[in-house]
Amino acid sequence: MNRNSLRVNAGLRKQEVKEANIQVAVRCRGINRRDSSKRKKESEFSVDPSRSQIKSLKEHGKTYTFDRVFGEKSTQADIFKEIVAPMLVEVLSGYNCSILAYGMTGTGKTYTMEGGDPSTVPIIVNNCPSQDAGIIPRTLIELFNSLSKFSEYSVKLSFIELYNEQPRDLLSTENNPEQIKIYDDSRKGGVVIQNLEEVLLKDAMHGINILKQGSERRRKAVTNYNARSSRSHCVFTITIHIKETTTEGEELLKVGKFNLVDLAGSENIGRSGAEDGHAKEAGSINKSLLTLGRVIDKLVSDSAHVPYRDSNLTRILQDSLGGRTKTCIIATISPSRNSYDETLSTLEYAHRAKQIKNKPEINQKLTKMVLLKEYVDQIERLKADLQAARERNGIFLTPESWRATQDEIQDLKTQSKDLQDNIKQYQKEIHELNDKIGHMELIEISNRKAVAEFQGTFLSLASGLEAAISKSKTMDLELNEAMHNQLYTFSDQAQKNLIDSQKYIDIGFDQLDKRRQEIEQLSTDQNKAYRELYDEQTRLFLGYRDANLEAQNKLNSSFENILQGLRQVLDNHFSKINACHDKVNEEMASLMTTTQSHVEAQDNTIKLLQNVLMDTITSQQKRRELFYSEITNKIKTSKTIETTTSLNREHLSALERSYELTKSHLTSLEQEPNEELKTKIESIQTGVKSHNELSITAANSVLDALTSTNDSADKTLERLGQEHSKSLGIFSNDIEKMYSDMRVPLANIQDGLQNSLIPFEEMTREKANKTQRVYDDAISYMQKARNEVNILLTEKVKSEVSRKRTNSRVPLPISATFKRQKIDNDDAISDL
Ligand SMILES: Nc1ncnc2c1ncn2[C@@H]1O[C@H](COP(=O)(O)OP(=O)(O)OP(=O)(O)O)[C@@H](O)[C@H]1O
Repeated sequence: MNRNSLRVNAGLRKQEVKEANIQVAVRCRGINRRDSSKRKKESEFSVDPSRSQIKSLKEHGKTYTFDRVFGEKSTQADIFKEIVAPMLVEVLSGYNCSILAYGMTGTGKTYTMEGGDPSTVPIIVNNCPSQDAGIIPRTLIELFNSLSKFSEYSVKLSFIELYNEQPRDLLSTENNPEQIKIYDDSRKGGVVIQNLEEVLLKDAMHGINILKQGSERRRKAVTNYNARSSRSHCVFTITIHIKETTTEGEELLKVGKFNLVDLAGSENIGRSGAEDGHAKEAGSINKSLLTLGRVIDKLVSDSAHVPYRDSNLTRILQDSLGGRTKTCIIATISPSRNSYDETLSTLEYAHRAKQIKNKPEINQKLTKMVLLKEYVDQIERLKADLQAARERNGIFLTPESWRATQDEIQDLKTQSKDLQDNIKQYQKEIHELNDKIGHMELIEISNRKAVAEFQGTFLSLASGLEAAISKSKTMDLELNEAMHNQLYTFSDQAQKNLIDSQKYIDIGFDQLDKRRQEIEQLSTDQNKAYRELYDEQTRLFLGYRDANLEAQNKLNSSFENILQGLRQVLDNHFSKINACHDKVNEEMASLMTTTQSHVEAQDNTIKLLQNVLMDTITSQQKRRELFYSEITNKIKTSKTIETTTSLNREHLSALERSYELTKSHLTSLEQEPNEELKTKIESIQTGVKSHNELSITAANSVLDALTSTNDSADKTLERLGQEHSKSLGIFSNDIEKMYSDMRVPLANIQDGLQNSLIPFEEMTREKANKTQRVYDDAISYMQKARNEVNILLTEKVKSEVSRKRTNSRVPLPISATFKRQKIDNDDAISDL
């Protein structure tokens, strides 16, 4: 173990750098026993890891989008794989990286960074991280796995907590560890933590054990939300040195630093149940987190001054926020409905932090010489310290310690100047506030005065109002009484008016009845005249209709006669044509029979000839076979003779000769019947041919006869058609003539009808005008009568009202009853 001064951003060099936003991930744990014991199970946020979004389900709830969102199903391995492993690669390539866990108490910051409670859950199982192992143990295991490919490397770690703003070394085993000091390095820049122990790690397990021990030393307390609530911020720093050899053979040291920060809970003091000392704790936690919030705000708003110095937490995290470190914030939230406000504030906080831009820079590689020089310097400093301690020669400080003290003094001076500036600023603000209070007091005095005045006015107004109310009540009573009296009088009057109007109406009705009777009489007369006219017209119409019907019937009967004649002519034509057709068919049938019998006779002759031919061939065959057997017998005999006696050989040759002769004779015989047959067939063929020719000639002559019959039938048909169209033309001419003959008498009938209608129309028109005039008279008379009734009624009412008004003490408006009565009267008149 090595007591050292840890430079939070040591070893950086100037280089071209790109800005990069801080990465922000949100982890929402599942409901646990503490949430469910409060029966606050349902969440008011919807967590959507696939879209990296969290949405408040309250009305007008906001949706927050982050770089990554982990839901309750996300495991420790998921967080490591997606967030930590890529950052570890960056650390190994020479970057400084930080991961900060932020959230209210009990939401899983320590669980995420370290894992489950090591006293109950093992961190390592079978040399592998357990399911509950958090970021730090997983990082250590993965780091040593990755480093195994390098020949030389070193891994150091430090572990500090900030409790009530005070830094404390969690690796120190001493009872009274040397006070850790945090100061700004004015020469090299950055923040230095002095007297911090750094442990050189042998392997991952070594680191995990140190984590366990350090974690045990951490301040913890029971809160409403967490049985083992961490009450401090803590920073676990892993520093890695890797030796590299350049192509030129120079040995360089690559440095990377990984800060793993578990912040204290950002809870509300009252709700977390923190009391007494813990309330102070919570206040101090909140103070450093408030400063962290202010730092974030200033960074986001690009402010010139960022108040890193206002808390030790922000001083340590200075390089991770807006500095040259690659940073990721993991905001942890609870799904419990009870924690809605805290969750919302965490989300707001994290969302703001997302906008912070860092300028990550790779650390400068150290040469062996530089490193040696650093170690030599350190040894010299320690030697000098030892010497001074041995000699006990007053206060001895090595130049390095002196410089560190000077830096610290300088830092304190800067802090004191900052504080003085702050005090001045606060005094100015207090002064302004005092002015405002004085001003407010003046306003309050004037307000009080105004209130007193207002009260006076209000009281006098109230008493006046009360008097007015009692007066108005008396008036109301009087008025009511007068109204009742008035109402009764008016109602009597209205009754009287109604009776008068009824009388007038009765008179009007009598007169109207009279007029109605007159009109009815008129209408009866008119109806009678109409009836007479109608009867006369009906009679005329019937006469014309009968005459017309007669003419129509005549026309129809002549039409019928013509059609009858035409039908007869056509029937004659068709019977003639049918007879012709029958004759042709008959002749065709007889021709067919004749031809059939000819063909049958021919067939018989051919069959006969064939039989004769077959008989001849068979007899010929028999004769030849007979002849052959005879010859064969003769040859046999002659051969027998030849073998018995050579003397007979000559006879034999003679026989042979005779055989030859016979043979030629036979051949001639054979040819002879063929010739005969041929001649016979030829003669038969000639006979058949001549017979056929004869038949064809006969058929042709029959066909010719038939064709000529057909032609004559066609001619007859044509003639008949011509005759038919001729008779049709005559017929249509007759009809046309008949129509032209009829046209004049028809026109005369129409004219007669027209002429008879004219006087009738005139008479009707006259009668209609007369009726109209009678109606107009009646209506004007009724109008006049109604107006008269109206005037009479109005005058009567008016005179009654004016008489009433002059008689009554208080002028009153026409009562509602009277108004209604008047409306009823008007309606009755208008109905009339
Ligand atoms: N994702 C999780 N899965 C399982 N258990 C969890 C998870 N997150 C938290 N827990 C459990 O919830 C309890 C509280 O978690 P933890 O101590 O990590 O909260 P915290 O945010 O660090 O609280 P505090 O700020 O008070 O220290 C612990 O018992 C822890 O094991």
